[in-house]
Amino acid sequence: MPIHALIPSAGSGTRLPGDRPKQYRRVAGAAVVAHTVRAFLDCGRVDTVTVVVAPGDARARGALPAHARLRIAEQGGATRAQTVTQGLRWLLGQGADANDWVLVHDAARCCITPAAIDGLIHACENDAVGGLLALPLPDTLKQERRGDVARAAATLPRAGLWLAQTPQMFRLDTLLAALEQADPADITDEASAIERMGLQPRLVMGSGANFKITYPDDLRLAEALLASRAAGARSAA
Ligand SMILES: Nc1ccn([C@@H]2O[C@H](COP(=O)(O)OP(=O)(O)OP(=O)(O)O)[C@@H](O)[C@H]2O)c(=O)n1
Ligand SMILES: C[C@](O)(CO)[C@H](O)COP(=O)(O)O
Repeated sequence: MPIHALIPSAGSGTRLPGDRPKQYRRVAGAAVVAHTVRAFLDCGRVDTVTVVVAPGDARARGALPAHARLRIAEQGGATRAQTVTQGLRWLLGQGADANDWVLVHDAARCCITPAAIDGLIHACENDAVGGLLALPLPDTLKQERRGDVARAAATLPRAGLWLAQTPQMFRLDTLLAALEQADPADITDEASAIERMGLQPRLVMGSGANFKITYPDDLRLAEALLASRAAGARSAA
């Protein structure tokens, strides 16, 4: 069964101010989105990789390598959910089958590895629903009470709570139907749309290294991690 990667890359990165959206910031010698795409191209199980950018955004073409399995779709929307919905319709228009698997992955999670992608596919390809990489909550969880400063009003139980990551892997038609039924403003990840259909996506153990670049510190962390991986690969060669 063909497997497509769909990489929403049409955000404006308001939490990481700069001269360009975070997916085009340079870390370890390449744009953030280029590192993300490289991991999927290097995963032998992924048949096609589609980066979804805002209409008229030519920056991805400059930032990404030409590759037979890589396509750029100018189908981005106002929210992440709309970008993904329009990207799925575009995939269908390009000849993808409704039953194909789609792995949706944030452009901004640029430290994903081919091994982690492979692990998700292995865990989900025989599952009736699909699933996502996720991480059991590692820290104690506080309920804030806002006043002049934020204060901890209570400590909440964290057993059974996971942090959702990406990739998130679902059948193309199921995911598209789930997103079309939901209000995009309420949907922050694909799994939440699937859950609203009464389905239960599989939680597959992720890694803290698969963090999303959201704030300026994350960019520095990605630089350190990707540069150290590249140095390790050079010394092993
Ligand atoms: N309309 C949007 C909004 C987000 N994204 C993508 O969704 C991923 C995760 O979203 P997030 O980290 O929230 O990115 P931004 O929306 O760009 O950031 P912010 O919320 O700080 O503005 C990113 O790869 C981003 O480019 C997208 O394709 N289309
Ligand atoms: C999809 C996601 O990365 C899972 O954690 C996350 O929900 C994206 O959220 P954001 O608010 O758009 O950063």
